[in-house]
Amino acid sequence: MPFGRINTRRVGSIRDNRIFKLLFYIKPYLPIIIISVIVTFILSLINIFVANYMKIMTDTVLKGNWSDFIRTVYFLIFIMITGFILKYINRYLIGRFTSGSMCSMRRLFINRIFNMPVSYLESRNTGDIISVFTNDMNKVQSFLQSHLQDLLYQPLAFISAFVYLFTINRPITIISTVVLPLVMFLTNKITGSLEQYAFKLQERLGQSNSILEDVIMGMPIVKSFNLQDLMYDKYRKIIRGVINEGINIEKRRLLIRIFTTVLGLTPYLLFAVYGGYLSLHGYMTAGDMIAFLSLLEYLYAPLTVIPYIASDIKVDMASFTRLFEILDQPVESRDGRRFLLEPNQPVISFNDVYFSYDGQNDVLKGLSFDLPEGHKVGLVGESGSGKSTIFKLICGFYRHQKGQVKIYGHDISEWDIKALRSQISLVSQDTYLFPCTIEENIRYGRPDATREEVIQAAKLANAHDFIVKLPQGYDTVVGERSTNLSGGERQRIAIARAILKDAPILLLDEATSALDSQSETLVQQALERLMKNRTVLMIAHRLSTIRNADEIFVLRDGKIVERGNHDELMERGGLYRQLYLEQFANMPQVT
Ligand SMILES: Nc1ncnc2c1ncn2[C@@H]1O[C@H](COP(=O)(O)OP(=O)(O)OP(=O)(O)O)[C@@H](O)[C@H]1O
Repeated sequence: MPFGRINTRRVGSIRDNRIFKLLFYIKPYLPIIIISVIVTFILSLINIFVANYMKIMTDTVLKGNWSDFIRTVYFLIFIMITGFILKYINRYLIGRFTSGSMCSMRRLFINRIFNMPVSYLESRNTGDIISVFTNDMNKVQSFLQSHLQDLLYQPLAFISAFVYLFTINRPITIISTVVLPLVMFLTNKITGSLEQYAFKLQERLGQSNSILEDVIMGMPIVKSFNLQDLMYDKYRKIIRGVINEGINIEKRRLLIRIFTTVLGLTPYLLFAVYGGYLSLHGYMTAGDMIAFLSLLEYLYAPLTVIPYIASDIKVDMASFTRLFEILDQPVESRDGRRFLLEPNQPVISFNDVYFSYDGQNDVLKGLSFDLPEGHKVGLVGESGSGKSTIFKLICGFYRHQKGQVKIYGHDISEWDIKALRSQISLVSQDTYLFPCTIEENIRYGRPDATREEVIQAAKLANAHDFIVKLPQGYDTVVGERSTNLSGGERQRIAIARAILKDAPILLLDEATSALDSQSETLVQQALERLMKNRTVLMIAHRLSTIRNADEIFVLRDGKIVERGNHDELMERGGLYRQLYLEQFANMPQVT
């Protein structure tokens, strides 16, 4: 496939020229567009032929040469039919080129998103990324569909008309094109700020997408807090911005239209005066006059079309910038290797690790610990102390700035990122289920698993019983955010997925949302089965859940300030004991 062969890393050398860069991405389809441009050029030559035969026809009729006249008519019909066929072939070629190229671009975009570091995606607004994929991609499509073709064809059409007219009458041709430098100069002036407006317009479209996404995702909050008016106001302001930028663009387009209309008439006026004079004095035949008049249009059309194309391309360029901003992001490296755990090696080890999200404020400050095989360690600490950040480093979502994060004794940078993640099951507190059947959702743990294996995993996760009671059982499609399932049920499906994956390392971010006691018992049982024979790092919000952990790390401000098992930490009387007592102060029944 064309996409598979594209090596985007080589694009850097032509980084500054966005059109060349785009062409590079779609280079497998370029032969089609080149053929199409050749066909278009032939079509423009046909126009010249038609004008030429009109001239001959007029001259032969005036001379009374009937047989030459009939022969010319036959030629004319033949050429016109050829032009007609070529026109349709050309449309087909452009259609193929555009749809093939867009398919390629879209695949490339999605592939980029899949292979991008999580750190980049977390830093971008989802709505804006979707807007690049939709709105900006549409601009790329219109560029490929018509602007690119025009960009290649119009200069050719102009040159061919110019050359032909020049052979007929040099002075008139030159006089007719005196306006050209003025057209170029004014076009450049008027379109100067278009790209800037177009960029702002696309940015605002991205923002409006984001608001829409926020509103849909957070509808229960929006409604319960009666935020409809506030959100609507926010959206209106952004849309007003979209309209303003759109008006700015259209104003400039209108200016272009006015000046091209005025300037476009100039060649005709000049020709009418000077051509009339030449004709009256016998320097030009009537046929020449007709050929000239019909060909002037081809000389004039590029002059009027080029400013439009220039303005459209400026608008497209803003979208190219936004698109390449994403396509140029470095992807996760796949240069590393897969490693096996050697005897006496810790499964996970952090050695004096420092990490910050913004490159300034350290979130982890010299963190060190080893996790031997099969150990179950609880991570506790106040909100923002860095617990989830540890998970993100282990999964290779972010890279630490100092120290070493090792899995099976090898630094994360040595690992092939896919191989690394195949060793880890991440069960996070916000259980995301994909909008497909329950069976598929579980099977995402191991895509080649059989239905029996899926069912077995669901049984171990205490999910089977509630699944079979659903109207379509395992074939039930869960809602986009699985609103048709309870919190406990969603968690058990996520646990079944992790059981099926059967990875040796389990990172468990315990759900903070309270479940009823029956559901909690089912989830707890499922988790215990999942944890069996695995090395587990578990973020615990309810400290009762890690009482039996081999060790507990107490984090404060990015550092481990206490470690030991529950009894040892309680006895020490430090932060853990304080957190524990605080948590249970008002719940004497939970000890
Ligand atoms: N993607 C991010 N970009 C910038 N800062 C972040 C990001 N994620 C977390 N942080 C910051 O890093 C710090 C540690 O966050 P982290 O999520 O690791 O804490 P936590 O201990 O897991 O908190 P909680 O118990 O509330 O989930 C916090 O100050 C947080 O604001």
